[in-house]
Amino acid sequence: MSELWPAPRPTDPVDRVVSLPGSKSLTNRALVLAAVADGPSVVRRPLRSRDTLLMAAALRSLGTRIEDTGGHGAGDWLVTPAPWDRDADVDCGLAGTVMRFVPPVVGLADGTVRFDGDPHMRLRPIGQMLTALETLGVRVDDGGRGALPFAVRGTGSVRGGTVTIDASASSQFVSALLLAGARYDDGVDVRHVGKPVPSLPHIEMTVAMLRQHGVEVDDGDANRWAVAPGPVRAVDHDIEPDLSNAAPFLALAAATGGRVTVTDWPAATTQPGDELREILTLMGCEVTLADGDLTVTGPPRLTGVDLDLHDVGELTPAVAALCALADSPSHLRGVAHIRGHETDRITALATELGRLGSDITEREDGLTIRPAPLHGGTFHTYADHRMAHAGVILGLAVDDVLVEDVATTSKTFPDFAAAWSRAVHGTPGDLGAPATTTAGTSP
Ligand SMILES: O=C(O)C1=C[C@@H](OP(=O)(O)O)[C@@H](O)[C@H](O)C1
Ligand SMILES: C=C(OP(=O)(O)O)C(=O)O
Repeated sequence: MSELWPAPRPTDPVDRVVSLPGSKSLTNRALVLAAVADGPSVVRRPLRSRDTLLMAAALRSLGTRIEDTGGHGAGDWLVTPAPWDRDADVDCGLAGTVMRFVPPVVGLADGTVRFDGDPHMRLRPIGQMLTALETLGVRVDDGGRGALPFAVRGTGSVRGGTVTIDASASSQFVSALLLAGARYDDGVDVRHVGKPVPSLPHIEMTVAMLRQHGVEVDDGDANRWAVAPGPVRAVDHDIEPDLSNAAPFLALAAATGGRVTVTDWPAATTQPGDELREILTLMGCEVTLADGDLTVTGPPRLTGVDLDLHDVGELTPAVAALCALADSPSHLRGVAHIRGHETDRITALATELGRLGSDITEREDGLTIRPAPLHGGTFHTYADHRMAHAGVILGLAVDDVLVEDVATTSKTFPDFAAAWSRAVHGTPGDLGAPATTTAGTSP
């Protein structure tokens, strides 16, 4: 059994200012686009966590140079494209962005690239995307499994063209094809058929970043995205803080009736975490965004919510934990696809919240959560960073919650446990500084 971590519980309502590390989704898109661009570019304030280090390692193994520049504390990344002229092995870990974003660009390499990852990664959906790649002219060897491990045999160029795909399992299938498409001979024209594509803001993020790189994208019709062939201009990116990882920190205010300010909250963003402003307002919090500071003040009692989280599925674990603390019922809907995330998050949340006393019902596409007295115990995390977030949120209001393997948060957040302890207990530091002191820089 992995280590059990006693989730810190504050004695009083908190009053904190926190600065968060960069966005996983923005960092990994910036790295891929920089690697296929027509010159060197800088990724400023990148997230340095397991998912982004795996992405950097994958691109380096192909030949791309990614160097620390020393800018902004831990260092910006200078990315210099180079010919991909070798065989390589890519470790996807448990990163959906690595498993989905790298194979389509690897079709452009001159060499065989083998992909594998953590045990659970072999269960996460990828088959439809591999089939789409074959349609576009990329040779894939997956032994008929439609899953990891597989190899992409790059020939230096990809024909591209029109492809139909069922992307209802993951928006990342679409993002992945679009990120590579400009470098395909005929570009790419992706048409989705099937149940609705989840996480549309993440596709909008992909389209917005492609346009920043001078790539022409037509997204005028629903369920269709067309990328024109052409160069990907080198562009420097400033990475925004990870707004989905803001969820537990804002929940700290919501669950304790306290106040938390997250600094550098973008005025406009494609990150789905921005939806937390609306969700927390519905739960009874006061939410203000002024001069780049997002401040959430928690209510005396949280209100349950009826929410379709289809577009923002990655917020479900944190929202479900808050719902378990609310004094009226909640219905979380539209997230069948999160059964294919780091773990089956619907079953995992029903099991673990239920274990600590929550009156929770699992449905095919979501959860129903009714008020019930909660108690301490072990909260299993299934190697899922966001399950750990759910566990620590519960621990804000319930004594003796033991979070299993809190280190799994390193997927998208370096040193989460230390940052969380500082935020809960108010010890000055670079995260979770008391409101009277200046927040530090992101790690
Ligand atoms: O493109 C991305 O960066 C992401 C897309 C979403 O994936 P799904 O569409 O598979 O939910 C999201 O949940 C994931 O955390 C990040
Ligand atoms: C679903 C997630 O990650 P991934 O990028 O591995 O799909 C997530 O971070 O919630």
